[in-house]
Order: sequence, then structure tokens, then C-alpha cells
Amino acid sequence: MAAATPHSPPPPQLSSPFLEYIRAPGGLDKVVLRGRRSCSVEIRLFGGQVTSWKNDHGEELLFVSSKAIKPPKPFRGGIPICFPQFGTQGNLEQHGFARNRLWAIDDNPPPLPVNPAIKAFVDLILKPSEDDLKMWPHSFEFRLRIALGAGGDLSLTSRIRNTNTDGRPFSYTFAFHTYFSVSDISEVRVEGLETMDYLDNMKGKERFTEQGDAIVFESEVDKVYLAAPSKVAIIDHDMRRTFVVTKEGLPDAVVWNPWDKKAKAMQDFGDSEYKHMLCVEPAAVEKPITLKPGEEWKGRLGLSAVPSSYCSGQLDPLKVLHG
Ligand SMILES: O=P(O)(O)OC[C@H]1O[C@H](O)[C@H](O)[C@@H](O)[C@@H]1O
Repeated sequence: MAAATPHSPPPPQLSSPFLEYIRAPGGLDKVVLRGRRSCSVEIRLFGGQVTSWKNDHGEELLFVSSKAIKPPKPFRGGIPICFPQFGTQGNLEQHGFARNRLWAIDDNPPPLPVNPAIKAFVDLILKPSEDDLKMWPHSFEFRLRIALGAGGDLSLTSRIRNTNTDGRPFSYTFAFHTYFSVSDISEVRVEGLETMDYLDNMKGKERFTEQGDAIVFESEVDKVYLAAPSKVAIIDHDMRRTFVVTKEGLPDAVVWNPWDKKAKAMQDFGDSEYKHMLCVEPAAVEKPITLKPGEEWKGRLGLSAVPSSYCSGQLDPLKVLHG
């Protein structure tokens, strides 16, 4: 457990061998979840953002840019939370303000069914500030549980409640903007999204239908797959690793890689880093979610990294997608 000053004891929930609270200046306090062997997850309170997920060999599974900028800018990599707006679909800053706010530890969250095997988890909460309410005049409580499973799986459960007292509903779009670390984007394929309809952000959000083959990457991609299946696999040939992404309550899945030109134009991203990342983002984009006062919405992201022995078409996609 990190040393805490007498005036700022760690929140009670954090007194556990599976959790560590690390203080750092400039809004960079973080919580570390520890699992078996070298499995771990790091969460920054700024943005309520997962910034690291390591497997039991201590290998990093998420991409974080070497040029990522410190608060108050959003942090390039890990799992930023896009809320209450995805992308530019509204009047707020790109991807909304939640990724740019200091979240708090939620000491006393309402009960959430827990798998008793999961010992390492933390609950965070975000409520709007006075300034947030000027931009987006809705009162809400956003609870986020981040859990590291016994086998090294990572899950994020978001619960958003409308706490407006004026009787007004609100609507929002949302994404878990997950940056996966991959060996070489040209050798990666995504299974589960073939034949899906998508909106192409690079073509004025026009609607297209994906062809029958697994998705591979040869140039910039920025697509919102609509009503995507609850399980998507990212197969990294070179690493012989497959990420299995599961989602609940989140109908869409955004797939993004900026490729070389956009990479060069991004201040907080290395020129060649596009080769080593892929964003697959469980999301609710096409149809905003509407909550009446007192109503709560729940969305869940599940991530696991499994060894895949893929070699020249040997992998059975059905096995990956359906267990
Ligand atoms: O640079 P950011 O604001 O973090 O956004 C990065 C990317 O996020 C999503 O994947 C969007 O679909 C892209 O259009 C956007 O470029």
C-alpha cells in the first residue's frame, strides 16, 4: 500500500492486498489492481481511465502513446471514457468531458452483483461540476467499476443515473475507447464484424455494409459498426495472441486506426505508432441513450487476451467468437 499522509488516508475500500493507491502530483493519482503472478491494471483518477493492463507475464496489453500529454488534456491510450458525447456528435468537446475530469473513489457504491472469484476491483464516481452543468445542464451520477478477474481478464461496468430534480430526461452517446497494443497493424484481423452495417466517419458518416471477410488494415479506418455482436475477436498473428472483446448494453463498435498521415498530424501521437495500436470501442453512437429522472443505464466491457496458435488460416473463428 502506498504511503498516505496522516491527513489523507486511503479510502477504506483500498485497504486490500489486491489494491494499491499511488499518489502523484498534477491529478495523476492512480489505483493499481493486482492479480495472480504479474497481472495488473492501472487506473488514473483523471479521466477514470485505465492506462495499463498487464498479463501474468507482465506484458502490456493496451497501447499508450509515448507522446501522451498530461492533464488537463485527454490521455492518448488505455481506455478513455467518451461521455456524454461520442466524437463530434453534439455541441460538447470531442468525446465529451468525462475523460477530462477528475473522478473520485466511490466508497459506498450501490450493490453490483460480483463474481466472488474477483478480489481486485475499484469503484469510481463522476458527478458534474458547476461548470459542467453550464455546458450540459443535466445532473448525473456515473459509477464505474473496474475489475481484474482471477484469470487476468479485465472488465469495466458503467452505471449512469439521471439525478435531475427538474423532471427532465437526458440523452447521451458513449464509448469505451479501448486502445489495444498490437505487434503490427498490417498483420492483425478483426473477426465478428463482417457483414455488419457501418457508418464511415471518413465519408460523412455514410452507411455501408462490410463484406464477408474478416477485417484487415491497409489504410486509415474510422467506422462505427451498428448493432455489432456481443463478442469481437482481434487476432494478432505475430504475437500469436487474440483479444476477445465482449460487450453488454453497448450496441455499436467503433474501429479506428489513424494510419500514417493522421498520425503525423496528431500532437500527442508518434509518427509510426499507428503500426502498434488498434482501437475497437464498444459504444452507443447511432442511437443515443435516453434516461428519465431516477433511471439508470448499465454498460459493460469485458476484455481477455488468449494465446492463439494462428498460422496460415488454422484458427477456427467460431471457436474464438463463440468459445
Ligand atoms: O483524438 P481523439 O479526440 O482522442 O479521437 C480519436 C478518434 O476517436 C474515435 O475513434 C473516432 O471515431 C475518431 O474519429 C477519432 O479521431
